[in-house]
Amino acid sequence: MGYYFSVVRKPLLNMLAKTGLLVCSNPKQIGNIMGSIKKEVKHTLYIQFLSALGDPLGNFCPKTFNTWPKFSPTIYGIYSQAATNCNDLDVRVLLSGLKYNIPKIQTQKPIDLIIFDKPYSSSEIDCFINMRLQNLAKEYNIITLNCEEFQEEEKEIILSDTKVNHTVLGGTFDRLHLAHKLLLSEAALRADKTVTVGVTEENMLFSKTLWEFIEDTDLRINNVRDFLCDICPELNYNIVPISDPFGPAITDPTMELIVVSQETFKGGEKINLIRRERNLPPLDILPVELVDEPNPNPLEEAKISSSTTRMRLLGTVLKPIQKNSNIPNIPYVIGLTGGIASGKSGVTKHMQNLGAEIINCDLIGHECYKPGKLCYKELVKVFGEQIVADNGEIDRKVLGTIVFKNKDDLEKLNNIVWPYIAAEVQNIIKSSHAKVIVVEAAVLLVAGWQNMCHEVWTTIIPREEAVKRLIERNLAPEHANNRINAQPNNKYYIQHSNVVLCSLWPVEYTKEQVKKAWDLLLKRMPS
Ligand SMILES: CC(=O)SCCNC(=O)CCNC(=O)[C@H](O)C(C)(C)COP(=O)(O)OP(=O)(O)OC[C@H]1O[C@@H](n2cnc3c(N)ncnc32)[C@H](O)[C@@H]1OP(=O)(O)O
Repeated sequence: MGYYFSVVRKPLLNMLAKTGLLVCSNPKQIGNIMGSIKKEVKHTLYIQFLSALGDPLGNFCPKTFNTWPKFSPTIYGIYSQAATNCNDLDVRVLLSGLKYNIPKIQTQKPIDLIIFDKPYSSSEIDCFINMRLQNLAKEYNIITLNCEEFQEEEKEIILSDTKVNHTVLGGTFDRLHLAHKLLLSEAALRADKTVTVGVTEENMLFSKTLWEFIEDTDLRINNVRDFLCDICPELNYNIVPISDPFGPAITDPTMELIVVSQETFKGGEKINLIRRERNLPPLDILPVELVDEPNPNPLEEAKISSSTTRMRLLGTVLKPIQKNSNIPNIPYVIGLTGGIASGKSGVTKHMQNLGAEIINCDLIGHECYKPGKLCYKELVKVFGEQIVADNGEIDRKVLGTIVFKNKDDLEKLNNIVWPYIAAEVQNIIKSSHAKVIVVEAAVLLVAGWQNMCHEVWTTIIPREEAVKRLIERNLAPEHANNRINAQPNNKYYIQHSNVVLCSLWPVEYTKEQVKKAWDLLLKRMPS
């Protein structure tokens, strides 16, 4: 298999194109050319395919307006090849030209690179650009690939050739990926008039891996709409939030076909059961094959999934880092926070092994409880002799039971102890020679100590896992819950953190996340 680029016009000073359009005569070879295209296009790659017979450009609309579903396997093939070869590009296979006799290619984003997968004459290319492209950037490039004849075995996909007026599908659609696009494309390909999409609201997300990372419902709805309007603007789209697994699919008599993944086929059957009970016509169920994740690690799913995308965000910068001009550049201070039992100590251990100095605020705090220490007298004055143990020290277990069930008492304790801990932390930082210091503090954000840090990192775990871990540490369930309730929830931590880590999986995976976060940190730290 060989190819070369030719006919490059109006060169854009070697800049990567933001948006490319691949004019594709042979969808089977897309996998082979994606690698090269990826090097030329930064964000979005539209794909307009010509008739399988390779119509000349001037006549690109295939004469198959009555048999759109026949394009299903081709669309599946393109998205699954894109999954293997350029997962990070926003690939969009345009449907309008396949469904309707539309002379223009409309795209929401202006095209600044046109890629032809075989050579055409200059006049054919000029004619195509002038007659067909509606949203061309002011400056654009043209690339012609010259591929050797290549025929790949086509994966046999058996799909019904149903097409109807109104199709429906549902899902979370977090960080729209190629498998979502495939489902949405099927719904758009088979609908003559309307596509309804149910997008799950937050109440349906809690069982999902790292659900707190899932984009807001409005954003997911917008992304679905943006994609559908781009690939086939001729249809009506009804994109609605749903708070149960059925949404409008069990009430709307006009719906005729539901697109499901192989995994959600049962959900389609359940919808039909309910429709029958309500005397509504059942829906045709169209299952779409799952798209394989090209390089899953052992903890990731074999199919392309948003959970994998979310897991891969761990350790990366999620919230841009603002320069903190109140503190010197060196030592570089990471504030490590996170809920109770979320795995902060494990993370600090890994970071220490990688070269960071660790300041453990719990331990500094515990010093206050020894007789003779600065806060001791005040604490006994506020909470009474009941908190003093037989050895004269303050009994943290007793104090903890008091403060974690009463917000006012916790605030009183914090007001006494935090200034002492903060001063101690600053002293240690001042006299340190380390390049990176990790300040481990469970309630760093509540105390406002991000001011002392360059970055905030957080460890999270699901609430149930935190309760389980605390019970294993001999805490009664009631006390475990009181302690968790005394702290912000994971969403709050994520919103206010630059980097997030999660210790839900085997320790090796936490270690991998920390290593990834550390390597990225070294790259962005001021030298
Ligand atoms: C700003 C900071 O984060 S400083 C570090 C946290 N320390 C403080 O805030 C000082 C006040 N707290 C304390 O002195 C102690 O936690 C006590 C006396 C209340 C309880 O002592 P102990 O029973 O020994 O518990 P310990 O100190 O190990 O803390 C247990 C958990 O309570 C949580 N916790 C501690 N202080 C607080 C607080 N002020 N508010 C909410 N949760 C807290 C933490 O999650 C901690 O576990 P973690 O470090 O694994 O996340």
